[in-house]
Amino acid sequence: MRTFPDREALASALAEEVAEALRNAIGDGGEATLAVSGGSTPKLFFHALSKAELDWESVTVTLVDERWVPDTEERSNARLVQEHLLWNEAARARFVPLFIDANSPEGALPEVQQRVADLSGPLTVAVLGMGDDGHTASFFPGGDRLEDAIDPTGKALVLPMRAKAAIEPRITLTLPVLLAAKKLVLHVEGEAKKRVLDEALAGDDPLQMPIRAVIRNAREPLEVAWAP
Ligand SMILES: O=C(O)[C@H](O)[C@@H](O)[C@H](O)[C@H](O)COP(=O)(O)O
Repeated sequence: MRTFPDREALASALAEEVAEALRNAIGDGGEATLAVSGGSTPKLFFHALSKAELDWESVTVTLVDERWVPDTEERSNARLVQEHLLWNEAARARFVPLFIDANSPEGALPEVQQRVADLSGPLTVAVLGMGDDGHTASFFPGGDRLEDAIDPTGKALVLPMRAKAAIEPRITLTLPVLLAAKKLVLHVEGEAKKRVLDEALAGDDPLQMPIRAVIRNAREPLEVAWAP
């Protein structure tokens, strides 16, 4: 775990690293893909990253997970990304949302799955957040599709997820898609989440604390960026 003195320092260091990974991928193959999380933690990071100088036209931005609400709603992760990341330099990036105008994520699954399949190759970068219950992406304890979503050998790219703590139905990239990212980072802030992470590291059951599925299956030790 890398500890930063404050959230601003974390945001600018993480933005610079992510920008560098995107630049490298663009240099190698001409394209880069970035999957980001919703929630409250990423805003400062988004602001810093939006100012990074790179060939944003070659970057596709998508989400690690989405709440099943249109982007006119405050809780939409797409809205968060549009308002906080896709401006300044990053306004030139292409955005691939996980929400489509359908009644349920279950009904939309084939179309969203196709969108994700159409992204070129593995994700260049995925930035995860974590909730106080040890969820990450939409891998919620008690989620109806949790076991499938965190199956490291699963074939699905995206899955719907319903859980009490999730409020709305959700759709999420699956564990194998996240693990395949060339750079995978967990961005967490505050003492409470540090304790949650310690608890996750001290135990085994990923159904209880799904962040464990990422920690245990990551190809390299999971990069964690933390600030108080
Ligand atoms: O849509 C979401 O809610 C997420 O992508 C989710 O997995 C998030 O990263 C954590 O819940 C942390 O959220 P906070 O940053 O708000 O604590």
